Amino acid sequence: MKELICKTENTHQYPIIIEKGIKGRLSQMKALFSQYHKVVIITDKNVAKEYLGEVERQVRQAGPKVYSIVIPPGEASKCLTQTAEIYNELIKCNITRSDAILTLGGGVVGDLGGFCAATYLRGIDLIQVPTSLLAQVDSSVGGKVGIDLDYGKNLVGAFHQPRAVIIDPLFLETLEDHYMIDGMAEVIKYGCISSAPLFVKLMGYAYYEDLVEDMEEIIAKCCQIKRDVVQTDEHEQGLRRILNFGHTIGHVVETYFKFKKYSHGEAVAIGMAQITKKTVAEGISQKDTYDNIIEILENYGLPTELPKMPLDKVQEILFTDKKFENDSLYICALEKIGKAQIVKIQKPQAIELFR
Ligand SMILES: O=C(O)C(=O)C[C@@H](O)[C@H](O)[C@H](O)COP(=O)(O)O
Ligand SMILES: [Zn+2]
Repeated sequence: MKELICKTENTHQYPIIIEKGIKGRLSQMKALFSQYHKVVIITDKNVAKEYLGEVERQVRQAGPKVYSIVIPPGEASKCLTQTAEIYNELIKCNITRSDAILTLGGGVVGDLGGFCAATYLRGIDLIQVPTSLLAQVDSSVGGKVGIDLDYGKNLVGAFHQPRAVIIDPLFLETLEDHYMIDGMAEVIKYGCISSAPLFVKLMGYAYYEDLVEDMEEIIAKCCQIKRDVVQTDEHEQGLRRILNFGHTIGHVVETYFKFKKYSHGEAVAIGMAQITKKTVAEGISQKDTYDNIIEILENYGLPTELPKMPLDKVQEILFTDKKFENDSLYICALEKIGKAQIVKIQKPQAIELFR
């Protein structure tokens, strides 16, 4: 079991608990759950099939009344229509400010459910119970919640720190392979931006079983890196921009293909490879950094090649990126594996990233 505490300047502190089997012991977390009269679990159909019954029972035993909202799986659910449907359900259950939302699922459920928690009645408490690797190592920690618009990803959102993040690596036992690969892209990102030892460790696994064996430790390392970054810069004014390594290109790829062809992790993998190719050429990154990134991404079955996309469409999507301030965009580049830096570029240079 590992417990990290996240405390940002402006909000409450909260625990990030990483423990195998904790989903079967939620009823013992009375101090957390008995604060609430009602807890609404938001989950998707796939996760509900496997885990909703057990989690409902556990939380109910800890004190509160429990309600559940089950949404269709997939990025398409991170939209305004689904958000409105959830608000209506919350109203029907008479959820008040002394109640909480618990998100049980991957990145989509966490981002969408978290966004509802941030905005319903101007904000109610949120407990994140991430079930995918991507959500366990990245999206459940740090308070970014949001939904997509047709124009791009996460264009409407908030910073809304959870009251607790409860991570059970055993959820991963039922995760399909392609979701594991998706999450590995973010794990590799953490090695790239902040930990050469993590990167080297990930390079060294010859067998999938050995990786799974170390998963609790790997999740804890990623959460610790993210916690440290978020504590320093909750609202992404500086350091937090490093968490966006590979995402400027990645978000364009995801959006251009309407979130159907590439998963978030796959798109970010392409983004990490492509941005590093450019920064090596510009002398920002050490020469072997690109080769190492290509090798590790290929080892984990992740794509690295930029797909063909017309530049006028790319431009349309790219210019809605939240990281633009006037005509400048902040991107994350690697000096070398484990050491990131933020580079400010202008619109024409940003387009060059896609050539
Ligand atoms: O938490 C962050 O900050 C991140 O950038 C983590 C990213 O991996 C994540 O995909 C995030 O949702 C991207 O945020 P966005 O602000 O670029 O939409
Ligand atoms: Zn991401």
